[in-house]
Amino acid sequence: MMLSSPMRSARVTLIAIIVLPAAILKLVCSFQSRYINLHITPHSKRSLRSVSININCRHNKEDCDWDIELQQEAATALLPVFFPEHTDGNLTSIKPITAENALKRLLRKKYSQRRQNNQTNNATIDQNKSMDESRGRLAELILGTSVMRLRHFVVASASASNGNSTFPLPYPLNHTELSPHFNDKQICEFTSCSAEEKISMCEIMVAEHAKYIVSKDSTQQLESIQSLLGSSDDPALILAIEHSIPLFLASSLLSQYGYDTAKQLCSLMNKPGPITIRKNAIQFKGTDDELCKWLLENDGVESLPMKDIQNRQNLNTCYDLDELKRCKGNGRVMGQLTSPVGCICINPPIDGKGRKKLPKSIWSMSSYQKGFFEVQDAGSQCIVAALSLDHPSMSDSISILDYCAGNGGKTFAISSAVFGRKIDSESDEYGDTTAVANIVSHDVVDERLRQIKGSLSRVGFDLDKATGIAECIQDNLRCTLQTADLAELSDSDTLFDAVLVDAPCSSSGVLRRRPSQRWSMSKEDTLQSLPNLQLEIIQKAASFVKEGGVLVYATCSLLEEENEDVARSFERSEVFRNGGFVPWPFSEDGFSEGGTHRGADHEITLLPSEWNDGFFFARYKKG
Ligand SMILES: C[S@@+](CC[C@H](N)C(=O)[O-])C[C@H]1O[C@@H](n2cnc3c(N)ncnc32)[C@H](O)[C@@H]1O
Repeated sequence: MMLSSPMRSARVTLIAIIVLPAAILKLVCSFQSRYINLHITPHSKRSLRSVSININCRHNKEDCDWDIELQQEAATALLPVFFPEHTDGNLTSIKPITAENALKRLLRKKYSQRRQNNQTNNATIDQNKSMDESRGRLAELILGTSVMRLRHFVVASASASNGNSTFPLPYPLNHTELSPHFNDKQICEFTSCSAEEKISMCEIMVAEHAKYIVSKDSTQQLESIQSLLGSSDDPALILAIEHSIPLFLASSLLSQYGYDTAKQLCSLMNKPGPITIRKNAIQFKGTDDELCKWLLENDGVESLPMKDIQNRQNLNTCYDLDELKRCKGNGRVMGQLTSPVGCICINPPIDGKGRKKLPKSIWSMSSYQKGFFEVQDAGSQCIVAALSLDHPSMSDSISILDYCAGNGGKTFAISSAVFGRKIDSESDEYGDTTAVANIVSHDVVDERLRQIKGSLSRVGFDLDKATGIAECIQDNLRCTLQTADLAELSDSDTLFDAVLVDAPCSSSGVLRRRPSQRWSMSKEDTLQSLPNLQLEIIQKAASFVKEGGVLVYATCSLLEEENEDVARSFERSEVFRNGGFVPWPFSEDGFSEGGTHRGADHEITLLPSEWNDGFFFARYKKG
């Protein structure tokens, strides 16, 4: 049975919950910020809407001299990422490794060499220090080159296109992606190029990336793209190459949001995202300001509640607004929504200052270890706020189902929200609490539900191992939290006051957090298979909503096929009509005013910006 050895499973869970995400965040953070300084200069003091961003390398306070050795190491590590080995000529059997894995592999090798050197006392402190420094630079070279592979390939092949050389096309780009402009170029698929051609292509692309990150004006490099594309007037192809995103994604964003917004969205996909935390009301009883003070005094980290930033400056950072103050081309930005309580921005880039580097990893902060907060994007927090658990129509005792709980990001936001509610009930004559909140987390992947259990005690719950039910009692509220598979959910006949469907999706709104994701997206999956699955999931989840209850459908996608189209299909379905569901407008509880350009007041597309990632959510009431 899966839980036969508690020690072993606790260790596995610990690794899965703390070590792996921490390692990935560390990689992503170092990719994002360790050696790169973003200087953001507002063009006008009152608005950050138009900004200049210079990317400089901080090495020796001068432009980086990306030493050849690091570049070669990066190119070798990228070889299996760009040109995976194949044995049977069947392309579908090829499983390339991700850039993140390539980086981990290389670092593991380097650190094991270092351990050996240390053991034989050969390594000096300086050597160890430079090794730590090169770790960040390798991360930037490997992850950055991987993310920018389309652009760098085009620049590299354009600059060498006068000769007779052949360019191997890095996986998973293909000729149809680039045609017709590349048809007459000497490009070979990765299956038919020589090993020398492949490694030399990796080296050129890594060198392009090194140039790209130190260039004061990275648009200069685009001249070579333009020369290659010649007279192309295909804006989708230009967007795709300039920002290095799959062509189908560029085309969809373009047709759904228009050129200006699509360009902003694509550009944000290649820049660091904000670090945002959510106060955990179970473990930290003070206000948001008090938590910020605590963070500064105890962890040396500056922060500001998002609502204060919202009051101080315009959060509509990058989009043109129409006369109704909505983003042109559909969608909203953070400034147009009420910031959730507990949403705190770490090192906020305000008053013209750029975002600072964290003095230490967020996971090692004492406040994190005490469970005072979780790392959670502001948009993700808005989704939980959309459940409106504080709404007068919700009774003091409440039950909530997190139907696609994953490893519990929103489950724990829900548990914090229930302790933040204003409840009228008091303890009864025996001192027992009278209000109850029952939270159930469901997911198809058992491992994710196990990860939730591993986080319970830091968040503030006591897990009864015999029943599998976790409990937290504070003041006049008893909150239980348990996980359930579909059979357990269906057997229990329990219905819920609130059901959240945080559906699996393309992640197109959060691509800057996942360096490799863009190259594993397929058009077919994104625009057909996922929407079918999403509709199936929301229909199933709807069957667990109580009369008078709320249902929220959410994705971290920017694409209408996964968002509005799924919402419309659900609204046309028998489950919707027979279940007595109706759209529940956001204007009704002050969450947000007005509808989107596509007209529906019960749905919000939150566009990615300097302050938040991109999400969609729609909400319904039953009966
Ligand atoms: C976007 S992630 C959820 C993230 C999570 N809510 C959080 O905040 O961290 C989507 C989740 O849906 C789960 N999923 C996929 N298919 C599902 C299904 N048919 N029923 C329930 N969950 C499903 C996936 O395993 C994945 O964990």
